[in-house]
Amino acid sequence: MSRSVKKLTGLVAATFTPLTTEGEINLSVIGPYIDYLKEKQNVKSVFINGTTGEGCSLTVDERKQLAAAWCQHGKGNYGQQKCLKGTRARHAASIGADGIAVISPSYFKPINADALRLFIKEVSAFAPDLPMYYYHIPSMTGVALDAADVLNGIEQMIPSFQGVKYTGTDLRDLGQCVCYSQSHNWSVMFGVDEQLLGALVLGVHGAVGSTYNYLGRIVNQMLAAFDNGNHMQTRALQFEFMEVITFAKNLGFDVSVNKQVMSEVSGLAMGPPRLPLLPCPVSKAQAIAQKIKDFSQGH
Ligand SMILES: CC(=O)N[C@@H]([C@@H](O)[C@H](O)[C@H](O)CO)[C@@H](O)CC(=O)C(=O)O
Repeated sequence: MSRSVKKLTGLVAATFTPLTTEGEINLSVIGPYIDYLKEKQNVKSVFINGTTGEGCSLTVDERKQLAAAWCQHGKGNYGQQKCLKGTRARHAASIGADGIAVISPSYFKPINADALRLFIKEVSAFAPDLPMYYYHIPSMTGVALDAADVLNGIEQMIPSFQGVKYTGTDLRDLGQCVCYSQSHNWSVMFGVDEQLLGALVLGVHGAVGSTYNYLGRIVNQMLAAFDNGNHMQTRALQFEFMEVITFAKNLGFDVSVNKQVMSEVSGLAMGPPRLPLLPCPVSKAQAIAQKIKDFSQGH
């Protein structure tokens, strides 16, 4: 790589995509959104156009506009900013994103790790200097190849490779990713927020998730407690966090509900989701938001 790369660590908010009530992207919310993350949640990195951001439901042009807006508003505010998912790598490099994450194709699926590595290599060739991460999310892609197999030898094919965003629950595979990444100084970022403590014990370097949009401040406390070796406090926070997510899941927590919850908690107008996601009844989101506020007030 031709530039030095700051290792990705800590909490990263997987951002929602603000839409107008008519369903168009609403770039005017991005500035206040960044202020909210920074000032209220102490979250300094973002991951955009991902699952939470309904990236797959946006047009290429919308994704580019969002990426440009986040990078334009975010630089100077954030020491470190992580943007984008998908195959628009060249555009990401041109707007100053700090990295890209690529999911597996999910219609024609790779039959093995070799095929997936070749695909990631092809994407990275459009932006060879931009840090590249593999985004492992089998629950959405339906591609359950071991991420550790995908990492194996990838540094020889992709010099800009920097790690994996691991949204899965297989701790054996996750542990092997961490182990393999050690010798390359890569980042392993965990993406199942309600199971973060298990991943921290295995040595992940940070986390990317939707709930850090409104629970970042508390999860940052949890990370500090973990770093200080205060296992009792870390566990107590994780248990409370799990209770909130379980409450939400019992009410049918999905990206649509989550988006409305973010509007209720932050006061920012995230707008409706895009079809096929259906708008969430406000009363449901308010019940979850109240639970989050109660949790937040206790800390
Ligand atoms: C499947 C899914 O959406 N997972 C979320 C989690 O943050 C998830 O919302 C959270 O753990 C609650 O279940 C993230 O991993 C997704 C993410 O980082 C993204 O938006 O790309």
